[in-house]
This record gives sequence, C-alpha cells and structure tokens, in this order.
Amino acid sequence: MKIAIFPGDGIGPEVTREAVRVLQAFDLPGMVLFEGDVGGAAYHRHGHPLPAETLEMARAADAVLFGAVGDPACDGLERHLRPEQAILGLRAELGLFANLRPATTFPGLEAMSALRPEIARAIDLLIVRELNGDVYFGDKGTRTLDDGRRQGWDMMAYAEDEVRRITHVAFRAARGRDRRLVSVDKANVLETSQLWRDVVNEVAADYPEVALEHMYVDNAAMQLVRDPGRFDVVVTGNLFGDILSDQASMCVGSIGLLASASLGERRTAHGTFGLYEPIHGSAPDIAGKGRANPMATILSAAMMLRHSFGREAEAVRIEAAVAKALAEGVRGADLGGDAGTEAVGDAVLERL
Ligand SMILES: NC(=O)C1=CN([C@@H]2O[C@H](COP(=O)(O)OP(=O)(O)OC[C@H]3O[C@@H](n4cnc5c(N)ncnc54)[C@H](O)[C@@H]3O)[C@@H](O)[C@H]2O)C=CC1
Ligand SMILES: CC(C)CC(=O)C(=O)O
Ligand SMILES: [Mg+2]
Repeated sequence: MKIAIFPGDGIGPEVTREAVRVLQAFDLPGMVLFEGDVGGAAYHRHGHPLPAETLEMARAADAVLFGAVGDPACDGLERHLRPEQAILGLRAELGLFANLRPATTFPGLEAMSALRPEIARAIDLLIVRELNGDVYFGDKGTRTLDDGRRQGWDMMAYAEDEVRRITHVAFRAARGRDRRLVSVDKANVLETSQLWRDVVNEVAADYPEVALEHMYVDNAAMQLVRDPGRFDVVVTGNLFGDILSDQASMCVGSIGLLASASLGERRTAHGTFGLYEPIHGSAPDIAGKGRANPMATILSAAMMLRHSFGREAEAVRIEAAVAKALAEGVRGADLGGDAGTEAVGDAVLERL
C-alpha cells in the first residue's frame, strides 16, 4: 500500500493533513506514505510545478492523495510553469482519464444546500468527467490578427476512442446504480460534441439495461438546480464536467464536501491505480487560516481505499463518520459554523 501524498498549495496542505490522519488511524498493514512537492510549492523549490522526482514518486505509488494547486503569485508565469500544470500533467502522464465526482445529500444538511431542502434531499448523482482531453489539452496560444487585434485560442477536440472509454466507465457505473445515464454535451453547436453524442449512442448498444438521455450543457446546468434528483450518472467532457461538478457541490451544500477519484487502466494488487483529490482548488482567500473544510479530502481518501486498495469496509467507515459528524452538527465556516480544519478532522476521527 504505497501512497504518495502531494499537498500542494494554499489549503492543500491543511486539508491533506486531516485526510492523512484519518488514513493513519486504520493502521493498515503495509501502508507506506511518502510526500512530494507539486504546484506553486514545487515551482518555488525546484523551478517546476511538476518536478521529475514527483512524477516518479507517483509512478512508484499505488495511489496518490492530492491536495490542491494554485498560487496567485504564479499567475504571471508562463503557462507551462503555472501550478495548475502539476495536476494537468499528473492526469495526462498517469493516463487518468476517468474522473468520478459523486454528489450526494448528507442527512441533516439539506438546509445548507443552495436549493430548497425538499429539492436538495433527492441528490444522489455521480458525475463521470473525461479528464485527459477536451479544450484543456488542445493546442492553445495567442496571436495577433491581420488587423492588429490580439486573439487567444484553444483547440477543443475529442477522438472517438477517448469518448468510447469514458462512456464505458459511465455505463458500467450506471449499471451498478440506478441505471440512468445522462450524457451532457453541446451537440447543437460543437462538432466535438456531435462526435461525442454519436459515440455515446454506439456504446449504448452494449448496455440495453441502462436508460440513456442526451442533454445540452446549458439545459443540464439548469436541470441540476431545478431537479437534481432526476440525475443518476452524468457523463461529460473535461470542461463541462469541471463546471457542473462545482455547481453540484453547492446543491449538496459546500464545495468543501465533494471528493473525487481519477482513474485509468493501471491495476494495483487490490484495485486500480488512482489519484484522489477534493474537487476544490487551493482557496487562496482562506489559506493559512485553519478554516478550510477537510471533508472533501477525507472522503477522497475513502475513495482511495475503495478503488485502489479494495478496502470497502474502511471506506464506508470514513463516509459514515463524515455523515455522522455532519448529522450531529459539526460545521466548518463553509457550512455556517465555526469548526476549524483540525476540529473537523478530530470530529471525523472520533466517529470512525
Ligand atoms: N485540482 C486543483 O488543484 C484545482 C486548483 N484550482 C486552483 O485553485 C486556485 C483557486 O481557485 P478558485 O477558483 O478560487 O477555486 P477554489 O475551489 O479554490 O475556491 C472557490 C471558493 O470556495 C472556497 N473553498 C474551496 N474549498 C474550500 C474548502 N475545503 N473549505 C471551505 N471553503 C472552500 C474558497 O474559499 C473560495 O471562496 C486557482 O489557482 C485555481 O486554478 C482550482 C480548482 C481545482
Ligand atoms: C485547476 C484545473 C486544472 C482543474 C479543475 O478546476 C478541476 O479539476 O476541478
Ligand atoms: Mg474545478
């Protein structure tokens, strides 16, 4: 059980610390943790956001626990040196194409949702976001047009095999849940999306037991707040999945609650190699204040135990402890309370 810990920037180290405490509480046989530099922290120490030794560390591990990257002091750097390149680079280099982002209502937390409690109560969805393609990884640049105006451009593209493999992941997930899949695209405008839709329809033939629906992303954003209960599994591209998952977090109550698993094809002794991280970023506005909610990272550690180590029982214990803490009124500042990062970690540990 080799776990690479990459805390990163801003609140990354604060929330990762609490998740590590939870992992260590199980005292699992053979669990080894080693820590590496990523993001702005790595740039300041090594001159690069994803140093070669960090990437090697990830390759040598069975799983990676990732905090967050992003440092306003680095916003002026050339793009390839910016902190965000660390997470993009890890996702690409490690072939982590499937990003699972579950969003489920916690009993007792309905009033914290940005939606009305009776609407929030029904949320139990899984966003399956493609993570290795789309406009995030296309060629990009800025150029000067003939008339002297500057133009920024980013290439959006998906190859059919990229769509096919993430669609299979989503259908398999739907098969194990409520057998409803919504594919989100913008096929009325984008060629990338038309191909996406065509390939999803082709793959659907293998899963007749799953009800498939296509939805344009603008409508999906609206439906997500109108009636989130209508969604079971959502499959979508990198950009749309990024945006919709932040939105889903506020339907649940806070971005500090949503975990994620990024998986590829590499197998470990007990599951799939993966990178596990909260869906939020480095939150520079609250960094260093001990106010970040570590629950999303703690729940990401639970996903790690489940997907990379086959430790379902321990994963369920963590998820139950978080749910219990929330049900018993433990609230970070993001949920209108005054429990600090460490106090939230303590509350989860006490309920394990
Ligand atoms: N995977 C990653 O490492 C990601 C990195 N980023 C980076 O993070 C930096 C900040 O980006 P933002 O757009 O501000 O997004 P963000 O997710 O870091 O923060 C958005 C808002 O949510 C709050 N927030 C986030 N996590 C929280 C938590 N655990 N507890 C309580 N409040 C929390 C923040 O205080 C802020 O007000 C940028 O450099 C961005 O590129 C953003 C998203 C993902
Ligand atoms: C920082 C970005 C590269 C990605 C992002 O916002 C995310 O994965 O949620
Ligand atoms: Mg995001």
